Formats: sequence, structure tokens, C-alpha cells
Amino acid sequence: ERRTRSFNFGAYHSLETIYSWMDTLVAQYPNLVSRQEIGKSYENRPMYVLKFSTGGSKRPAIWIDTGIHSREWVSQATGVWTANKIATDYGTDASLTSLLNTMDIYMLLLANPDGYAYTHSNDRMWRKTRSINSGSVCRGVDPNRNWDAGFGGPGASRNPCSDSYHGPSAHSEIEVRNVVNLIQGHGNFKSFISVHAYSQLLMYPYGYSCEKVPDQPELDSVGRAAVQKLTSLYGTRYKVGSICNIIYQASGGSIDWSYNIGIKYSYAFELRDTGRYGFILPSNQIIPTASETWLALKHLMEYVRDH
Ligand SMILES: O=C(CO)C[C@@H](Cc1ccccc1)C(=O)O
Ligand SMILES: [Zn+2]
Repeated sequence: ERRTRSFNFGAYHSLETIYSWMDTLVAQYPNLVSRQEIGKSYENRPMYVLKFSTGGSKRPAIWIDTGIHSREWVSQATGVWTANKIATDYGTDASLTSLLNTMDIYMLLLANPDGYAYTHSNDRMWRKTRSINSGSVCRGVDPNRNWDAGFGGPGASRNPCSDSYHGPSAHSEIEVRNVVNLIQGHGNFKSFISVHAYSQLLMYPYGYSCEKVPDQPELDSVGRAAVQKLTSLYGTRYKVGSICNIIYQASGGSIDWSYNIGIKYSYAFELRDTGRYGFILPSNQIIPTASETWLALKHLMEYVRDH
């Protein structure tokens, strides 16, 4: 009989392969997963969100994006593995089942599709979008400096040739605007989680300032408990703290924006590793990375469900 080739979650895949895998996931779990096009990218690629929902309307929701920086390939790969994990574990994992019976999960696996395609076709180290900057030969805006949160402040560059160029104005990038429109239109997100690589960190706001956010004690303790779960699997060590304190000041970041519009449980992951391979993480670390990260994600989502 024709064996259905099962998807290799332990490999890095092209945009086309990931998009067609998303179609099979939706086809396999039609009562749980749907695909929504939230808009197009600069180069006119569709941006697809996977919505995990068991009913209701505008239920409290959790947002997870991967791949906003295109070269951070273990982020997108972890997103794919996680989407599959949610679909396959619903109905058997009691905690996840109770979560999805009351909340929705939205996943944007390729938050920067043009950049991701470019890392496959031209430059494996590309980070930004691929928009044309008028008056410059350099292309792209750092999509994690383009949000309306301390926009243009310290911790971003005004040079279009810089990898942290903030763009001509907040939300100038269509990839950012598409997400902003979905989140603001929905209006009931309780958590916003953005997944990067690398450095092994779990961070909360702010990046644009080193002042403590009002919810800092809670975000810190929940983050530490989540990281404890992560570390329990293979011993991988993570640090926890605010973006500004734990790495550097960075303005216009997505989770600062989400926090400031009232989404309290805003976090950013920096996945494996700590620099040995950096962005070029060997594919044999994809499944271990995704598996340990799942324990932290589950903890965060369970906490959000219960608070
Ligand atoms: O890409 C990085 C490597 O993943 C580090 C991230 C750190 C960061 C993450 C979230 C918000 C602001 C900054 C960045 O500079 O945007
Ligand atoms: Zn990043």
C-alpha cells in the first residue's frame, strides 16, 4: 500500500514544504485546526495563522509566533513541531485538553516569509524583511524593531543597512501590520509569545527601557517556573529576565507592544544554543529543542488558563 510519508520534524524545510504540511495538518484535524490568511508579505507571499479552537467565539486566546527573524531556523522548526504536538495531544493530554476547551491558540509559524525564503535562496544569515528602503541600496527592516513601542528609541538603528534598522515608521512593515490588525481586531488575547534563537533565554518586557514593568514580579516567577520545567528534560540551562536587563536595550520589539496594549503574559524565547552553532543549529537538535521548549510553553499556557 502507498505508505503516507510522515513529515520529518527533525529537519529544516522550505517555505513551500511548511505551507503544504500546514494544509495536511488542517485536513487531518478539521475539528481543531483551521488556517487563516492574515494578509500578504511585502513580496506578496500569504501569511498563514493556524488557529486551534474547539468552539465558542472570540475565546480568550494565546498568540505564538516563530520565525520573525528569518535566519533563526530552529524557531520556525520548533513552531512546526509544536503545532503538530498540540494537534496530536489534544484529547489525550488532560491539561492541554482543558486549555483548548476554554481558550484558543493562534500560531504564526513563518512571521517573516520573505526573509525565510531568502535564507534558502540567497543568504542563510538574512534576518530582516525584504522591503525596499527608498534612498538606500540596502533592503529590509528589522521586524522586531518596527513595533509601536518605544519606536525609534535607543536599541535600534536608523541606518537601512543595519540589521536592527527600525524602518521609516512604526508598523511600516506589512508583516508587522498584519499581526497588529489581527490582535487588535480580536481583542481578547491574554498571552503573546514570540520565539527567537539563540542564547537560551526566557524574557519579558521591556526591551525599550530597563525600568521594571508593573507585573515584573509575576512575569519573573512564572518565567522561572516555566524554565524549570524546560531544564528538567535534558538539563538545558536558561536565564530569565527582562529583555533590557538580560541582553540589551532594544526598542520597537513585539512583546513590548503586546504588553503595552494590555496582553500581560508577553514573553520572548531565545532557543538553543549559547553560541557554539548559533543560528546554524544542527538539525539533530530540532526535536530536543522543541520538546524541552514545549514543557515551558505548556507551563505558561496553563498559568494563563488558570489566571
Ligand atoms: O534577535 C535576536 C536573536 O534572536 C535577539 C532579539 C532580542 C529581543 C527579543 C525580543 C524583543 C526585543 C529584543 C532581537 O535583537 O530582536
Ligand atoms: Zn531574533
